[in-house]
Amino acid sequence: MTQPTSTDPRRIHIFDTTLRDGEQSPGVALNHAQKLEIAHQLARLGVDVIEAGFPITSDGDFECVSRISREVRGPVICGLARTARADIERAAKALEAAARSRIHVFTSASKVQIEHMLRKTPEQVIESSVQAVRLARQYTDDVEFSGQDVMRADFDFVIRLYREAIEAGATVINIPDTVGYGTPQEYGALIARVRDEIVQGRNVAISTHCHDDLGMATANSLAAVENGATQIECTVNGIGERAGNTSLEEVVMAIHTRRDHYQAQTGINTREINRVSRMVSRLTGMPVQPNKAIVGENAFAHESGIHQDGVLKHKETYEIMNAELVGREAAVMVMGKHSGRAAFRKALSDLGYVTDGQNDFGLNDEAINVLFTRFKELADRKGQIYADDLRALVEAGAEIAQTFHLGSLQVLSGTHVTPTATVRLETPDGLREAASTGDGPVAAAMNAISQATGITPELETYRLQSVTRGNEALGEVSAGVRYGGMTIMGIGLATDVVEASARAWLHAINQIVAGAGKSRIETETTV
Ligand SMILES: CC(=O)SCCNC(=O)CCNC(=O)[C@H](O)C(C)(C)COP(=O)(O)OP(=O)(O)OC[C@H]1O[C@@H](n2cnc3c(N)ncnc32)[C@H](O)[C@@H]1OP(=O)(O)O
Ligand SMILES: CC(C)C(=O)C(=O)O
Ligand SMILES: [Mg+2]
Repeated sequence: MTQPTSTDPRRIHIFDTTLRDGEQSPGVALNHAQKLEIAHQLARLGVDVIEAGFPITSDGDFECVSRISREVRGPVICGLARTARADIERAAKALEAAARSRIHVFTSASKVQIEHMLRKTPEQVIESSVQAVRLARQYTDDVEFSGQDVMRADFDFVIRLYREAIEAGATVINIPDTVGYGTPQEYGALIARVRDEIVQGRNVAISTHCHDDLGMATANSLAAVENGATQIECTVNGIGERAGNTSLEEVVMAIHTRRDHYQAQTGINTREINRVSRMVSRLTGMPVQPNKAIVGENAFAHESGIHQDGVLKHKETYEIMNAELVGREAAVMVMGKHSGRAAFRKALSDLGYVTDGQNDFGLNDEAINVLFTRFKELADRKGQIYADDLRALVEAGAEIAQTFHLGSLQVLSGTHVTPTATVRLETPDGLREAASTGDGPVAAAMNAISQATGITPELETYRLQSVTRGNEALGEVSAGVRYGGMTIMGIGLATDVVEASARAWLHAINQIVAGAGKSRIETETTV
């Protein structure tokens, strides 16, 4: 076996407690099958330890830990226990079938918890902890010891408590900031003190267990790593009691991405991260916030033009890790009101509309500029623009050659008024305005446009469909009109159906004016 050298990165063990502390999230209760499914995925992910449950809690939890012990291979399987004999014996029984087992004994370290919750003296806490660790060691060589709430405890007491636990046989000492109170500097300093005063020279691992009440769980865990911790306790998606625990994906990717800084590595197969995140979210019913680091919907998405342009030119301008590294698809460009021309052109190219500047759709630079203006108008109203929106924009693109542009449209309609529309059209010769009534708002808009342009085709067919997703979905109107012996199809798109109809009508009129562009005209068939 090769011996590690002083320059080898330190190995940080990942202790996953999604099934124990994660399940303590309000409203979450996983059944056996669900826990087993997650445990198998955690093993594929490569975690070092799975805290499978707290066996004294219920027969169900006991059964579940037993089943995971029997069926999941790879990680150490751990069960939680208070310092009570019954808890330790129950945990030991549940872990019997595990290839490698750990009993995790915990007490309280802070004055407030010792006095008011345990109702013991500090000396009694030390005594019961020592007894508990010794008892646990009768069942397994791997015993972890925790004193809850260390960051609000007297640090001299913490040192005494953990020293006694080590003497009693604890092989891992876990330093829980149970209520997420510590700052990275304070927590890091305590870990350094534990390392220097009681762990140095012994075969005992220091572990971190942080909660996110002040949003500092990840920073605190990493500060612990900088100061000698070699195990991080964490949960997938950071779920857990109150504001949750340190999130697994964040610490793993921080250590991976900043290995230059931490000089450390985990055994995690990072490509499984996204899968386990989605699984835990689905089974617990806890959605992941879109801006959540690593696993949030937006974590690898770029929306603003300057960022998109940078990423298209060179990914590293705005990306510190590859999406593929955590099992996600390559970073996506979200098209919206902040997007610029570079991303717009790339999106059209991905959809096959632009190849080297020009293709069958005739999208040269000028055409793209016209479409880009329409895209911005649409994005202002609709927010996110999907691929279908872009397709629809391009396919209604005969507006590119339009003589008449819709400047504005105002429609008055209701149950007791005659529908009336006023349009303002921009033309190469200046503005044209007209107002008209109709049977409904759509007819009024079409009549007003006909008046302004002086062209009144006959409406033959009219079809309205929603072409995109979202609350403000785009409506596409196809208006088949007859004029001068020809049938012409006008297409209009807008989030408002009256506006989409007006645009379709105007689109048809523009084709008539332009001499009826071939691609959108079907000549009359003679029977
Ligand atoms: C920080 C953490 O995440 S700790 C883990 C928290 N997880 C859970 O509590 C989930 C599972 N818990 C349960 O199902 C129940 O609380 C049980 C089965 C453990 C205990 O249930 P009950 O016997 O009804 O006790 P209850 O929950 O009301 O109170 C907890 C008792 O444990 C004691 N206790 C708390 N921590 C410890 C400890 N580390 N060691 C010994 N006793 C402890 C309390 O002092 C209290 O004792 P008391 O009843 O003599 O006052
Ligand atoms: C059981 C212990 C380690 C715990 O979850 C905490 O203190 O937060
Ligand atoms: Mg906890």
